[in-house]
Amino acid sequence: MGNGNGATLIIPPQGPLRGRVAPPGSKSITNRALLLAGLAKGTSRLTGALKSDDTRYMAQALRDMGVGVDEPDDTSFVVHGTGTLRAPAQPLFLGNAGTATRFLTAAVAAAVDGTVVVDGDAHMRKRPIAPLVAALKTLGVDIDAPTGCPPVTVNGQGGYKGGRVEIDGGLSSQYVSALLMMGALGREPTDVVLTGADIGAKGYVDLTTAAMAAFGARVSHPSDATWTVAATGYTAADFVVEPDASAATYLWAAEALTGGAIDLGTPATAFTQPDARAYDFIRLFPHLPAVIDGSQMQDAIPTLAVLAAFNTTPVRFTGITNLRVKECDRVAALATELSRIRPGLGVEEGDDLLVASDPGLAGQSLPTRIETYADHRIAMSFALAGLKIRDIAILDPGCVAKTYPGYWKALAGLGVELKDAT
Ligand SMILES: O=C(O)C1=C[C@@H](OP(=O)(O)O)[C@@H](O)[C@H](O)C1
Ligand SMILES: C=C(OP(=O)(O)O)C(=O)O
Repeated sequence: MGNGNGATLIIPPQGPLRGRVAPPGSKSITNRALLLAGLAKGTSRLTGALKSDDTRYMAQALRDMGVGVDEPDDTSFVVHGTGTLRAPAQPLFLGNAGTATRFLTAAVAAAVDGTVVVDGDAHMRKRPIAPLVAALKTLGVDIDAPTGCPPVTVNGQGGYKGGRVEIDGGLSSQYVSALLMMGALGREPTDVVLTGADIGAKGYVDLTTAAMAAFGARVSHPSDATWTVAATGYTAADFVVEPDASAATYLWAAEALTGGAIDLGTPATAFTQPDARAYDFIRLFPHLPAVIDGSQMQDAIPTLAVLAAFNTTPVRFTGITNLRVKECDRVAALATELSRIRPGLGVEEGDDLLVASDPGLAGQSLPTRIETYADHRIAMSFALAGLKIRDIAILDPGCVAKTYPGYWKALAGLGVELKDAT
């Protein structure tokens, strides 16, 4: 049976998982570096980069706008920018890549002279972009997104003035990052001002300003809610992408769940990405705290939620409202799929997720086919349950290609037996 895209059955390993697995390059950093290199004049070399659906969509969009993007090997991009982007002949198709979609919407508004349609797949067409569109309008950009989600039509004027722009980053920090990266392309400085009390994970904005600095931008951060971006444009650079911290969370959790020792080649403290915070929780397993605030490590919540199922005491996840507008509604997906394993294991309470926790799950046979909703993180996190519970099958296992195409190979390399269960 299955959903037409196959299924993978995970056979729980007999003992601890041991070995060496390096996570791939960071999706977030690769897509920032690709864009900034594409906006710079000259040749930039990105190494340690991620090659996955999300980064291929970004690279292809840049090519469609006249940027040369070569791929000399599996982890490098060589980007030949001209300092401007050409109007593409077709809509930019960006799949379900939130970073590419949000970042390019703002960038094309400043860099393209002509019309650009920014579009994605059926999932992306349900992910909100209205706050970013409204903010760009206040900067004088001619832009429209009739549904509040992609497709977005941008009529670029071949540049933009700069100025002050307000943005609410509550639904997505990517709106803030998009405006910041656009900011360096103004004729005058740009002030990006946060409205609203919350921003998703602020650490992503720090990643943005760090990448911008590497490509010659000057950003100051005079208050918690304000950034000023100088009108410098971007300078080509050689750039090393750090490994993906969100991908690392699955390996850390696999190590914790099996009592193993997995060498990622990078210590947890060396990551600059928000999800590295999850390590401080994973190392407490099986004594995770009663409440975990997920607001500053959102993409790690599926990992932590599945781990919590095997914890000694229940765990409540708070601060995760915006997980509802990711690749799928992750709060609902986690509750539904945990409860598919054992009724009541995951419960939605408002926007919180309560994981009932049951160390006795380990070693049981609980035949379950996990729906993954085209969401790589649901597939990768529930595979962890399969390390402890017999007869867990993951539907549509290929969806991991969004950010970690080598995931199943990595598990197999650690000795996990996988079987086709289509
Ligand atoms: O800026 C980024 O690279 C990202 C920001 C986060 O999204 P939101 O800002 O939409 O919460 C995160 O979930 C996403 O995977 C990557
Ligand atoms: C939310 C995610 O991706 P994006 O927003 O970049 O599509 C993710 O990778 O978990």
